[in-house]
Amino acid sequence: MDQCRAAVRDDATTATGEGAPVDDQQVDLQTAWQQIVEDLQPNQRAWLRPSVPMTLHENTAIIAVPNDFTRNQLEGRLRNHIEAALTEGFGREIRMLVTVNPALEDAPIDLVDETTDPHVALSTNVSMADPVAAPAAAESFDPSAGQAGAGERRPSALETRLNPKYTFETFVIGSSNRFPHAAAVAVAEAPGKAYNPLLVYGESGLGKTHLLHAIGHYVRSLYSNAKVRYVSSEEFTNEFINAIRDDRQDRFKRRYRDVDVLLIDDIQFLEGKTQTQEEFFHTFNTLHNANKQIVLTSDRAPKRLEALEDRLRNRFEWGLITDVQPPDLETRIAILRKKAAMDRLTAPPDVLEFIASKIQTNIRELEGALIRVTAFANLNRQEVDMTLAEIVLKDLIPEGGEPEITHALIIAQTAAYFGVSLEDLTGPSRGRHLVMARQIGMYLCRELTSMSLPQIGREFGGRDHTTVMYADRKIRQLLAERRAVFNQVSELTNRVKMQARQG
Ligand SMILES: Nc1ncnc2c1ncn2[C@@H]1O[C@H](COP(=O)(O)OP(=O)(O)OP(=O)(O)O)[C@@H](O)[C@H]1O
Repeated sequence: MDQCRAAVRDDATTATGEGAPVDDQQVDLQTAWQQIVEDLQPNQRAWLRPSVPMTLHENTAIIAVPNDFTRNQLEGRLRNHIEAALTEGFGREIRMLVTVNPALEDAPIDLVDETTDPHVALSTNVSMADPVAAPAAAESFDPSAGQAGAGERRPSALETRLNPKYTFETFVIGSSNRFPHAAAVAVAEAPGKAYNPLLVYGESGLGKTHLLHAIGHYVRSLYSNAKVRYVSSEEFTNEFINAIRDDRQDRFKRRYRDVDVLLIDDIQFLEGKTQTQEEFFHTFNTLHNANKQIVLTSDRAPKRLEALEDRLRNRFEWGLITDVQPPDLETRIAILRKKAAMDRLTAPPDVLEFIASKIQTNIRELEGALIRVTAFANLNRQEVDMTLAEIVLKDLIPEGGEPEITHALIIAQTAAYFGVSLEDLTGPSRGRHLVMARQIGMYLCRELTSMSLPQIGREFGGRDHTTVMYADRKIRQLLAERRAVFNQVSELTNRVKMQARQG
């Protein structure tokens, strides 16, 4: 249970309390649940394995199980034990609610999966009135109304899906991002009034998603009843396709047109998708006509989104277009300092400067390098110093620049390294060895490529982006806790890079 508690506490320190978005709580619950299952007797564990922690809503953890038998076991002799463990883990009293979802009989359970979508989850046999099932309808929203009164109803956290760590407070401002940051703040303070749309573009790992989420948090803190929706354009596309398939276009339209602030990440994925572009065009017009705020991010300037319809590109140019640049050295050092302080990582200033001097173009890699250095020191019970940092970074940054690394290379090398087939690595099987190999492969795709979470999920057998998010977070955590995992990840990273250099 100690590990469970640590996992929960780590995240709780950065969560935003009452309004904490469910994405993160969901991952916490997943971590806590895995630990609870691990701690059980082997015979109890066996039939609890297909259970899935769906969501934590206030003080109720909703657990889905495949059949009545498992539910009876959970609700019977295990209830006290589990509720005590959850209560200890989350530091507050947690009740368990068990729901039966027969689809889980053969669903993969290694990670948070599509089935954790709260809307899907709660359509099963929840046996008591459930507050999550009917999120509060947002009231009308008026930016000019200003600060919300205490105790007013917030829109459902389920609906916003914002990462609690991506706020303006945690965003370091430098010359590379001063302007997009200021524009983002202006838009959040006066949605639909300052610049509409706001479009932020720039290369991978430079903070576009962070800014988008920060806008969402800030709007929600200023206007308690604002409806904020964050979505990647890939998710938008997938939902649109599903809506057509299920003949639920009306619901889809309402979902995206009935919001006050729409935050759309990575619009470059709309390129070439004519029907989705058409739908998005109408969504855009409806929102814009109603003075609702639209914020977009892209990996390129709109004029370079060649496979996007002219009329959409033209709409994007109505508002403000601004770019994020790679940060200068001072900003990189400041980002590392902030990250170290937030995650309570100890590293002396010369080491932070050294890391910042070595990794120049991607903030995600910059953070990854700091985590690797501190994890290595932790595992070896050594102080973080320059010698140690040089050893770790030598592996991370090969002489002669970075070779191009593809997901195909990572998947092939991961399969070979763990001695499993490509089919198994990307397939549904959830043996322990396979799950770990798969999670490490996903983590490396996140670290070494600029692929988005949904893209990685797709390459690993069509898994949901939350599965990739969970894997990434879990491996980061294990890197600092388990020497075997650290060694495996380091060796595999070297192999992938060596192979990439050899072409
Ligand atoms: N200015 C900043 N201050 C603090 N952290 C930052 C800053 N910019 C980026 N980061 C961090 O770097 C990581 C990558 O940022 P983010 O995911 O927002 O990049 P992105 O531009 O959206 O990349 P991609 O296009 O690959 O999705 C995140 O952990 C984010 O918190």
